[in-house]
Amino acid sequence: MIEINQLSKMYPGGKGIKDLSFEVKQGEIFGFLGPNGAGKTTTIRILMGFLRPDSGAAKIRGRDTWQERTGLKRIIGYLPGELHFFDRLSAQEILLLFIQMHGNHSKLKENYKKLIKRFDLDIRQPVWKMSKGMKQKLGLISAFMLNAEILLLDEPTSGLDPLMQKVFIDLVLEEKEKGTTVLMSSHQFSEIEKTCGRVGMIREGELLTVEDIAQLKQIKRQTFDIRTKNEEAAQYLRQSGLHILHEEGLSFRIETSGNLNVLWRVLAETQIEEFHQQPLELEETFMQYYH
Ligand SMILES: Nc1ncnc2c1ncn2[C@@H]1O[C@H](COP(=O)(O)OP(=O)(O)OP(=O)(O)O)[C@@H](O)[C@H]1O
Repeated sequence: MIEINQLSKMYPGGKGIKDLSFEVKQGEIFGFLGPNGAGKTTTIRILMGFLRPDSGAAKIRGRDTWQERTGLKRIIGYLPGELHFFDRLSAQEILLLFIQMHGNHSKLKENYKKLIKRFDLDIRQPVWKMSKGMKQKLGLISAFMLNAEILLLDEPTSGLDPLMQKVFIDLVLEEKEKGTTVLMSSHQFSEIEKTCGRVGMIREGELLTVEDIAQLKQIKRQTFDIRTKNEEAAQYLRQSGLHILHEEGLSFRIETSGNLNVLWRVLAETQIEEFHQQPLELEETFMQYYH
């Protein structure tokens, strides 16, 4: 659905993106992670047809994002990284204007009403009186209300409180159900983990890796806290071949990497009082790319 092929765009200062290639399949939720200044916004702006690449190509549904920028905007819901709305208009006026621009369909009005409820946005306020989070909600509502085939979201939860972050995650998961293709940049590992199928890591304008989240979860080290019932069981556990990170009395912290067979065998054969799986630290995996 989205194809980026050897895409480069250099700004006069020598920064930008270099030889970027990746693909987002139809119906996929793709995360775009990377430190500040990595090139995420530049890539998204090229996809929106706001910037012309120096070389390479970006295509959406096989159509060049620069040559066909006007037509493509009809099928894209876009949330910019920096929001600029007309200051004097209220949220309601802005959203109704967007609806008019998109053909005034009754379905859009229905969506808009549902979304303002879910984001709990006071639509009477003029933009100049709005907080950062309120403007972000307005931006998200304008992107989500269009029933677009594709959503391009640049740091969608920036400025949102945790409750609203949850609303956002639920909305993305609903879009996934509908088959919408989503590309979103983020600094929030947790929202990427909860929503995305794959994630691309970018740094200094170059793509470092594309990872499959489900696969990452499988191969990732996992830690478990186990308390045995008695010393005999503890002794069994010590000799089981499991990798013990830490022990104190009858309590153990165990680490496994991928294959859980030994752990399950030991658990079945030993008397265990308590068993607790630590949450997966996917963030750690991603963090290594930031250095
Ligand atoms: N108009 C411009 N002129 C010159 N340099 C620019 C321009 N826009 C962006 N850059 C530079 O290009 C690089 C990539 O910027 P970009 O905004 O794409 O990064 P980003 O990954 O979206 O960052 P962030 O996470 O901070 O939003 C940065 O070094 C930035 O300073």
